[in-house]
Amino acid sequence: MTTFADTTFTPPELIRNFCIIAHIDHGKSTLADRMLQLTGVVEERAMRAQYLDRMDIERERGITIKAQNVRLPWQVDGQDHVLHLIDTPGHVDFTYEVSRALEACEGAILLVDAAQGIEAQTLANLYLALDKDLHIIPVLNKIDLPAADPDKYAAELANIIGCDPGDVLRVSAKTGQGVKELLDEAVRQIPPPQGDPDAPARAMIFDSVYDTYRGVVTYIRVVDGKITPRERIRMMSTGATHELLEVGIISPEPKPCAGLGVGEVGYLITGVKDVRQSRVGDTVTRERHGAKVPLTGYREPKPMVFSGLYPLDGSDYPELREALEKLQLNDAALTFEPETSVALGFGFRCGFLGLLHLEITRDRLEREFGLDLISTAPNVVYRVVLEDGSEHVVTNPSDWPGGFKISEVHEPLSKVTVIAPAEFIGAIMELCQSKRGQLLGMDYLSEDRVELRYHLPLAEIIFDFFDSLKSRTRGYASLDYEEAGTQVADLVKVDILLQGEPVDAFSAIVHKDAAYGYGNKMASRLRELIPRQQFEVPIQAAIGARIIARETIRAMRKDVLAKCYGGDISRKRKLLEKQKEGKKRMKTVGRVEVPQEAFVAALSTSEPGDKGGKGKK
Ligand SMILES: Nc1nc2c(ncn2[C@@H]2O[C@H](COP(=O)(O)OP(=O)(O)OP(=O)(O)O)[C@@H](O)[C@H]2O)c(=O)[nH]1
Repeated sequence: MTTFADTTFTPPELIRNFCIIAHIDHGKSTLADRMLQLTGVVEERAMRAQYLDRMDIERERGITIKAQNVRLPWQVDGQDHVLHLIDTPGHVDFTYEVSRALEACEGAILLVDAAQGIEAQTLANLYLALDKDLHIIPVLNKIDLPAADPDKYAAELANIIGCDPGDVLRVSAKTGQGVKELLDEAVRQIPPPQGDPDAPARAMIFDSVYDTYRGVVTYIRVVDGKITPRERIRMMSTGATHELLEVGIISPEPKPCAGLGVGEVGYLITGVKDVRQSRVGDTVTRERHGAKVPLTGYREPKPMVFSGLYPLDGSDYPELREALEKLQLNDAALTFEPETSVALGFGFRCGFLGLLHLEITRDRLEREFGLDLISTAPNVVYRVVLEDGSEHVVTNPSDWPGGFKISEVHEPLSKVTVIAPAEFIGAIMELCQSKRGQLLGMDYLSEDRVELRYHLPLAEIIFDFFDSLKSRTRGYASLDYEEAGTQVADLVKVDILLQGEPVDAFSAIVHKDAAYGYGNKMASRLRELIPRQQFEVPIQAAIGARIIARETIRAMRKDVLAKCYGGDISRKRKLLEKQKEGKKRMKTVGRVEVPQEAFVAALSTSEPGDKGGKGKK
């Protein structure tokens, strides 16, 4: 079979661009691996599990964070074709990246686990793909599993897509069964790319990654014209121009080529050092005789969830800054700015696309940069309108305009989809109601499985919603959420005071009805964690000047020398030295000395979850 590795400008009618969309763990990476093997792109002995997931952390968590793409040769009816498989991230936090990757395709393989059926992200991704008018090939995976029920789930899929259950392909990505036939069908069913080869060049960036040696590697799909090396290109959203150092294809390692034509997918290297100069969704054109109109839909990545990150050891602050700067080279959506906290010292206020993005970032900081971190409870972005008409954007409880008359607070809202066995409907509804949810609709996917749609404040989801959902449904529910505008809500800022002094790291913006609960919980937790002082310490929770909860740490006289009867002066000195050492790690709030560990412990139990363990949604 001819390999197309070095050929350029493949005629569009021989190209098929497609992606695999699936709920997490339904086998997307395994199927991609099988395709690499079957098309001969990766030799058997070089094959390693999940070839396309490059980052270690991806492989460990088993999730795909960054899209990768690969060119596969495939022959159907004696005709050589070029398939571009575009790997999409599956998680809600990266919906924008998913939608860009879909834009680079004409078809999508909708992969569903034959033992589980459709899940929340199957639907979310399917709707995105239909929105882009992609041809959908429905496929059931894992048919080798004893628990597989392909007939039931073929009917479910056919029902959602509106096709015949007989059209749903059945494969096992693990054994390879049915994968050849799937590749054949991809060539037969997916339409070839359309585009004008003589028009000014336009290519869409659907991914860009930072490589330590080569700078930013930008993945593009050419829509019109062609992109050739050694010309200057322009990024249409910013107008910035760059020298093209290399153009190439991935098969499965990068290979330089003489250019990319209509419908082709490949990469560019320009020597820029920061992915924010080469952003997903942007259009690339030539500097001279370039296109005038960009391809549609570029959007700035917008952080939705904020959290303070502090080094446990204050002297690590410069390392934390450096690490964040390095991560930002590869993550256009990550934002950070310095902040200080009475309780935690110097740190950074960081913005993330969502909770998983936060967890991954913290994981990488700890693992790749060896930092020990404490993160404050995450919060969303609020828009506060004062009675004088002025508006404030609040990404940090400490920015809350206290002391002013507030007329309205707007909070971000999400549209949430939950799919679960029907027996859990009651439990799910109860949970959503307790989180200020509004039922939008409910549908049965099959006799015993339902889809529930809710409007929920994003702030309620980013706390412990997913964990509560899982425990109430014994792990059977799946969840997906998307932005759905904002709503006016009755929100207040609750401060926690030690001896009348607010402890900034514990302030939170919560719904009025939840304020007492939050105040009581934090006050009693701190009472247990803070050691007794030589005087009485009141712990209070307050909304503005109004105290809503109070606990007291009773006074205790701590005399370190009490144990030291006898007159051994050197022993006395040693004990006093030790006390001084201990004091260094104390933070002083007002007159109260609190060991940093107490703050850390109080915060970590209010975090969304233990670190590292719950990436999957
Ligand atoms: N028995 C069986 N197991 C499979 C099959 N395909 C995938 N798996 C297993 O299912 C699990 C998830 O597969 P992945 O390929 O990592 O799933 P994914 O959809 O890529 O997951 P993300 O990258 O996290 O979105 C792995 O343990 C695979 O070994 C199959 O056909 N049969």
